[in-house]
Parts: sequence; structure tokens; C-alpha cells
Amino acid sequence: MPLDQAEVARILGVDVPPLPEHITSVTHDSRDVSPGAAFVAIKGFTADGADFVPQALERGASLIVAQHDIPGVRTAVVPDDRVALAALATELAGNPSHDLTVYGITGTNGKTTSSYVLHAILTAAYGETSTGLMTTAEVIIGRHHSMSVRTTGEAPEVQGNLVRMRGAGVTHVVLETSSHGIHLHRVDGTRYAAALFTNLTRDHLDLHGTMENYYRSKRKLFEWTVGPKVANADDAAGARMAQEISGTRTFGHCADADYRIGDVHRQGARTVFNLTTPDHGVLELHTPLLGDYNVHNVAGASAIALETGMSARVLTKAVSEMGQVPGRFERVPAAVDRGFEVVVDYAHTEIGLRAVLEVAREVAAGHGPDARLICVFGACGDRDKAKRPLMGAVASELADVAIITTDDAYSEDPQTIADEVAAGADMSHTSVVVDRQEAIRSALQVAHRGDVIVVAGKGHERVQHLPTGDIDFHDVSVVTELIHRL
Ligand SMILES: CC(=O)N[C@H]1[C@@H](OP(=O)(O)OP(=O)(O)OC[C@H]2O[C@@H](n3ccc(=O)[nH]c3=O)[C@H](O)[C@@H]2O)O[C@H](CO)[C@@H](O)[C@@H]1O[C@H](C)C(=O)N[C@@H](C)C(=O)N[C@H](CCC(=O)O)C(=O)O
Ligand SMILES: Nc1ncnc2c1ncn2[C@@H]1O[C@H](COP(=O)(O)OP(=O)(O)OP(=O)(O)O)[C@@H](O)[C@H]1O
Repeated sequence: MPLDQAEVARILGVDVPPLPEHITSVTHDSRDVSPGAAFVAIKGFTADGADFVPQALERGASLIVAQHDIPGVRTAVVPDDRVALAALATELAGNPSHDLTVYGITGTNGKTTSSYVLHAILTAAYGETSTGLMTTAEVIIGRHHSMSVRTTGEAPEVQGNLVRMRGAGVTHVVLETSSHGIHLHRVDGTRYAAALFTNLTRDHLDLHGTMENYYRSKRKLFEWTVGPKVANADDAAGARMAQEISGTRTFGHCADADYRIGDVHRQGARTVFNLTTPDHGVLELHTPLLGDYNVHNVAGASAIALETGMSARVLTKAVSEMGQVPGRFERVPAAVDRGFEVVVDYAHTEIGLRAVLEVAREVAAGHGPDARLICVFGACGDRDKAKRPLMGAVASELADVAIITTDDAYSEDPQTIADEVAAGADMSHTSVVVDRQEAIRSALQVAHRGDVIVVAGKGHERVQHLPTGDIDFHDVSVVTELIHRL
């Protein structure tokens, strides 16, 4: 929906210089500017978008928006650059969320998995071509799958995907919504019809500073949502959310949860549990997802689906038949033929690592008393350093063999990160193999029949960020290739 000067001024609430032509697109990245675009110069964490204005103009930008005057350039000066970016993106896209039923899922852990569960339920109810998904792992529009760049993209990306979904005939969308997405205004202007909160544990303090700020950022999603909201009552922040945001229903093991989890047990390679619901009696849910944390993910997704009118029968079948979630306890088929198990998982905090290793221990125990748990993992560079020794401690506590390696080191020295992880580990059964492929190879070489290897940290990702540059790296592919060469 092209915008003229008066419309842009109304949307931004500030004076706008005359435009050579209608604005047809908006971007924060000068490298993406095309003729007719508005370039919003964001004062970033590392760079100032204002420095890229000449490039944006060279590429044909019709309007420059910034938080301050840019010498020699007629600029629309706005109070908040990211708010302006979202406002223009939403209007240019024609407010697509208003024509869709958008489900927002937030929380520290379990967003992606819960999103896939909900997407499977919506697909069963409305058909594959009527559903969409935006997650850390991929963007799905009907039958079309593509890789994601981040969990919650920048506003033009979010709105662009919603427009594509609307155009493709999608009606129901699951939008994984990170606290970065909320805090950095990437989802401003999105109408959420329903929302789910999974949990809140220590993460992203480099952005939010305190846990209270982190919580408040998540809470905004519930403040915005116009329809049903469901929160995890077993989590302190979830219980608080339910108290603070009226109309929020809860799920969990605790006795006063509206959707109560009970009688959880394993049945072969599946998890079975009862969900006592306010309006649909007791549902017996069977899921291929393992572990108590996935019981929460399935229960939360089911609760929000029921709250928005889903049939209990369709939901029960969908939950039972859903496929693997990319990079979340993803079992590598090639390993099974060799008599052991390799699981690729995205756990990259000490809490996530503990959760996945506890499940993997159970799986190993099911393989017999001699089956061991081997864990290959590392910590990210350039962020939250405090979690490094904590991750080392968790891995060496729960795994029989722990191998510390490199995750995404970004600009940091991988050996230094590994040493910081090792500082918290019991090194009697832990080693450091900095090269990730070599670390995986070592794990495969020491694995016996029945053992379970967890390769943690990168999940679905296909690139490893190293100080020497990015390289292609996909854990499932690397494991598969190495197994074929064993
Ligand atoms: C910490 C963080 O979120 N940073 C985001 C922030 O970057 P920044 O402010 O540092 O940007 P910058 O590099 O300083 O550049 C400033 C501006 O100059 C522009 N620029 C830069 C270079 C150039 O040649 N031309 C140009 O125009 C940039 O596009 C940007 O608008 O603003 C940028 C643009 O708005 C984002 O792309 C960037 O996300 C980075 C890539 C990122 O990695 N974010 C992660 C941490 C993230 O968002 N993760 C969450 C949470 C996931 C989870 O829950 O685990 C997610 O939703 O993915
Ligand atoms: N409900 C949960 N509670 C605690 N840990 C969980 C939960 N669900 C998943 N995990 C762990 O966290 C990892 C990431 O899961 P998932 O991708 O679903 O969460 P996420 O919130 O999307 O994470 P991210 O924001 O980092 O993408 C899983 O591999 C698992 O180890």
C-alpha cells in the first residue's frame, strides 16, 4: 500500500520532507534499499544507521527517517527509530495481522517446540494450506518451507511474511515471539488473537539487564493480545502473569491449573499424559515428544488451541501424529542402524541442557544398565558469559562422557570460551575438543551399542559463526556424514 507524504507524516506523527515519489517499502538496512524505499537509520548496538544514509540515497531511498538530524539530508526526525520502522512496515503491508488469526508464543524455553505443536494442531483443523509458522527454525507458508534468519525478524520481515501468508490463503499463523522481538519493536502493530507463555529463566540479560525487565518485556505480549491467553502455572513468572493479566488461563501440574497435567508416563518411544480441561473433560494425549518439558509444551499448545475453539478430537489426533521438530531432540536416523542413538538439540542454556540431558538419560536407561550418556556441547561467544561454567557443571553432572567444543564463538576465541565452560565442569570425565566436527567424531568413536549421544547447542542451525568467518555447519548432516564414514 504505497504511502504519500501526508500519510507518512500521520503514521510517524512528525513533519516529513516532500517525497519524490510514494513510499513503497521500508528497511533499516541500507543494503536492502530499493528505489521508493524509506530508510530508517537505526542507532544500533554496534553501528549508527546514519552512517549508511549516503549508501541508502545512492540506492534510491525516497525518505530518510532517524532519531536525529542528519547534516545535509532532509530527514523525518522521530522519537524512536525502531517504533517508526514498525509503524511504516505495518502500514505498508496493509495491517495483515488484522486479516489473520495470529497466535503469539513467548517464554525463555519451549517457544519453538510449542509453536510446532500448535502449528500441527492448526494444520489438522484448517488444512496445510491455511496455516503459517514463523519460528527460530523455519518459516512455513502453507506447504512452502524456508529457513529463518532469527526467531522474530525485524518488523518489515514479520509484516512481509504475514502479507505473503495472507496472499497465499493462510488464515491461522503461529508467530514465535522473542523478548528481543518485543523489546526492539519488531512485532509492534501486530494484532495477536491469542498468546501462550511457556516459562521464564535466566537468559538475554545482556539486553534486558534484570530479570524483572525481561519479565515485563514478555508480559507486553499478553497486554497486547485481544483474545485468549494461557500461561504455565508451574513457572513462577507464568503464575504471576496469570495474576497480573486478567482472563489468562493456566496449564501445568499444579492443582489449581485450569488445564491440569496428570499421569505422565512413557509408552515405548512416546509420552502419554492426561490433560484435565475446563470444558472438554479429560483428554488422554499421546505425543512422540519426550521429556517432562515437552509435556508442558504439548499441554500449553493444546490449551491455547482449545481456548480458541479447536475440537478436542482433532487436537488429540494431531498431537499424536506430529513429526519431529527440527533440532529439538531430533533423532538422527543413521545412528539407529549402528545400534546407538544421536540426538541433536538446540539447548544452549544450563536449564535447557539439564532438561535435554535428563530426558536423554531416561532414554539411555531404557537401553540397558550399561548404556551411557555422551554429551557434546559448547557456549556461545559475545553474550552472557555467566552461563558458561554453569553449562559445564550441568553437562559433567549428567553425562558419563562430556566433550566441550565450540558453539557459535562469534568474535571470541573458541579456546577461551571452552576454558570458561571447563572451569565449571568435573574434568575427570570431561574433555575439550575445540573443533566441533572433531568433537562429534570423538563422541561417535567412543560410543558403544545402546549409548545416547546428545549434540547440543545448534539444533536446526546451518551456519557456525567463528572469529575467522562463518562456515556451513549443520549438526544432523555432520553426524550423518561421520556415521557413514565410521
Ligand atoms: C542485539 C540485537 O538484537 N541486535 C539487533 C540490532 O542490531 P544493532 O542495533 O546492533 O545493529 P547495528 O549492527 O548496530 O547496525 C545499526 C543499523 O545499521 C544498519 N546497517 C548496518 C550495516 C550496513 O551496511 N548498513 C546498514 O544500514 C543495520 O541494519 C541497523 O539497522 O538491530 C538490528 C537491526 O534492527 C538487528 O538485526 C540485530 O539483531 C542481531 C542480528 C541479533 O543477532 N539479534 C539476536 C540477539 C536476536 O534478536 N535474538 C532474538 C532472540 C532469540 C531467542 O529467544 O533466543 C531473536 O528474536 O532472534
Ligand atoms: N518447556 C521447556 N522448559 C524447559 N526447557 C525446554 C522447554 N522446551 C524446550 N526446552 C529445552 O530448550 C531447548 C530449546 O527448545 P525450543 O527451541 O522449543 O525453545 P525456544 O524457546 O524456542 O528457544 P530459543 O528461543 O532459543 O529458540 C530444547 O532443545 C530443550 O532442551
